[in-house]
Amino acid sequence: MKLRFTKMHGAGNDFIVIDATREPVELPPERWQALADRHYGIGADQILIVGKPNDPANDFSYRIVNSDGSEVEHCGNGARAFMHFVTAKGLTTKRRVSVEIMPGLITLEMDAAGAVTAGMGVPVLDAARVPFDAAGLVSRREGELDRWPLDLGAGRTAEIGVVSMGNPHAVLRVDDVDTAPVTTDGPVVENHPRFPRRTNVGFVQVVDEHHIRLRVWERGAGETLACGTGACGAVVAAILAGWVKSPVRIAARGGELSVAWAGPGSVAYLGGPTAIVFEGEVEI
Ligand SMILES: N[C@H](CCC[C@H](N)C(=O)O)C(=O)O
Repeated sequence: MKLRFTKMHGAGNDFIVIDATREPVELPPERWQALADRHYGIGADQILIVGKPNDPANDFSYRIVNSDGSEVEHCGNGARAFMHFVTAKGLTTKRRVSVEIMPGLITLEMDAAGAVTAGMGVPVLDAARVPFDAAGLVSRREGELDRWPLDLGAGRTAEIGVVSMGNPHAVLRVDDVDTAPVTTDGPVVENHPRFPRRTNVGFVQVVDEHHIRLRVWERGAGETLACGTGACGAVVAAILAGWVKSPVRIAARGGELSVAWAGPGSVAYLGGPTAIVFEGEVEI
């Protein structure tokens, strides 16, 4: 059976996008993993599945599969690419759509110039709901941010903030993202037993009060060139800690994102570029 797909990216975070609005597309994790493989498959960080909403009051549903085949709750760059996709494919003529994701509902808005802003939901700050197991730990409070000591083994400890955007994020502050231990400490934190659902790991360098540099080791995908929910998690933690003020520009390796957040209880808004790279079809 042939499966049509569209290859896209948002600031270098790349996706296989599938239109499942006419008929559902169900594959086992290992098949998704094979499609995302950069040598034996199409290659992507995530696969985005565009579907009909469960509640007719909403416009679409949205499923996300990481390149390791794990289905996850949210993908911010993917949400922005989603809006570009449904508009370009004529699946909607609306400029603002509501989209069902695993944890709830997000809103996507495209302006007259085609730029997409994603209303990413209200960040969850309660460690237990990230989920992060803080049993036996004493946090150091910085501003309104709890910074937790995380044992990395070999006598090393990292200090992390934890935020959920529907998906879990650990946030570490570093002096220089270019020399940060992303590929060594990233997988250790991703798979740490105190994160029962694993976690994404953001390494933040503060440039000034409206500008950070960010590298993200993503759960189920490794380091990506940009991470939308990671940008939200990093900015939320940095605002709570008093390091930055909203809005914040995020310099990722693959491009520039923006996040605006008015503080606890409010929705975080993510902006940034999206592109369609090519169309194709693949035997599944
Ligand atoms: N790796 C993430 C999903 C993709 C997030 C990222 N690509 C984004 O733009 O938010 C997770 O397992 O939660």
